[in-house]
Amino acid sequence: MLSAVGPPVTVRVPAKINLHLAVGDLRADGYHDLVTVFQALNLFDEISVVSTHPRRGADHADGPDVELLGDVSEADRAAVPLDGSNLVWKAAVALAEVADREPDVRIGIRKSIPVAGGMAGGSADAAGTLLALSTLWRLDLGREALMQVAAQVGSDVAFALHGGTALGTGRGENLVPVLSRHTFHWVVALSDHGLSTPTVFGELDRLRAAATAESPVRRVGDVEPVLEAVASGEARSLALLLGNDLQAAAVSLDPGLRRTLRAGVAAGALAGVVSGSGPTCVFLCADGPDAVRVAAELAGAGVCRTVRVAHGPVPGARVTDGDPARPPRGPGGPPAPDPGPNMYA
Ligand SMILES: C[C@](O)(CO)[C@H](O)COP(=O)(O)OP(=O)(O)OC[C@H]1O[C@@H](n2ccc(N)nc2=O)[C@H](O)[C@@H]1O
Ligand SMILES: Nc1ncnc2c1ncn2[C@@H]1O[C@H](COP(=O)(O)OP(=O)(O)OP(=O)(O)O)[C@@H](O)[C@H]1O
Repeated sequence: MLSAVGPPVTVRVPAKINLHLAVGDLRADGYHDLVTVFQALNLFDEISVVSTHPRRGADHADGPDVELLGDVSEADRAAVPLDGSNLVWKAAVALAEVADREPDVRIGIRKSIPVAGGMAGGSADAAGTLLALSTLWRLDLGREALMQVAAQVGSDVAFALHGGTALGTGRGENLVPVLSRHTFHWVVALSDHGLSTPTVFGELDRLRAAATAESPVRRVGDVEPVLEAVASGEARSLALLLGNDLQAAAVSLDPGLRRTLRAGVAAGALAGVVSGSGPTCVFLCADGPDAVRVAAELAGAGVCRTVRVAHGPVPGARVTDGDPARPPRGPGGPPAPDPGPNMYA
């Protein structure tokens, strides 16, 4: 392991859910056009970056060192690659190219967002890396340029920078902020296994190709009422409108999700939906105390690995420590861990 030079920069970055996910037909480039409403929840991964100067030899010059930090489960250790297929590596290499420098850094990932859970954990880590490195390297890229690098790394990366609630189109990378002054309360049901995003999109294509007039694959409705419900802050209105075209595909690959979705509503949630490509299911609750009650009952129902209570919207990626432009924390410094300015909300 190479020795670190200088203090680390740490960024905290949220998971996302899709309140509405309309999937179009397969495009020539292998992607599907989406119309989606993202919401960032207070379930965070943390990314720390540190320089590993002096420059490494040519054999190391192609990428950063990547490590997992904290208590890492066996499953996460097996599932999260530490090589060029990790999205943080891709993000570091993409940003280094733009900045015309070597990605001579060590990137630590502290995971709380479920791996392969449909909550864009890898994309969140990539977004965290982009913000952390642009801070470490004191790049003055501007929001648009960083968003462009994000979109190049993955469809969900731009939203993890942005946070809040946003309407996503294209592959999901074209974002427009959605007015949402109200907090929604969620119960998140985590599965003990993941689902592969391309496999779920492929399953939807297969189901649609096999559909008949008698047994069509239903599509979600228009997005406008969802935006109105978000703006109104009325959980009961939003609950009627939650929808995800990938849900049928996720349930087809993992039929146990049907039980999970039923159990959440039986436990008192207003509605439940598969998050993104699944298998995580999210349940909208009337308020915070209700979410705690639903979570306790769902945890006892034996239909998922674990449950979390969460709320949204929350801001996107934020520097929490080590910003050279801000005074250090600790004795003499500011008392509380101020999450710092959110450049992207
Ligand atoms: C399902 C969602 O989470 C909804 O927000 C996202 O669309 C997934 O975004 P992501 O994980 O960042 O996906 P990417 O890494 O860009 O793409 C992974 C794979 O998912 C499929 N994919 C992804 C996004 C999209 N709009 N259409 C697709 O068909 C493609 O097979 C692609 O090769
Ligand atoms: N930093 C990372 N964290 C987790 N998985 C990663 C990371 N980088 C690459 N991967 C790989 O990507 C796969 C999907 O990971 P991720 O946790 O982002 O899925 P997801 O939440 O379902 O994604 P999305 O919601 O964007 O479709 C993992 O199985 C793993 O092999």
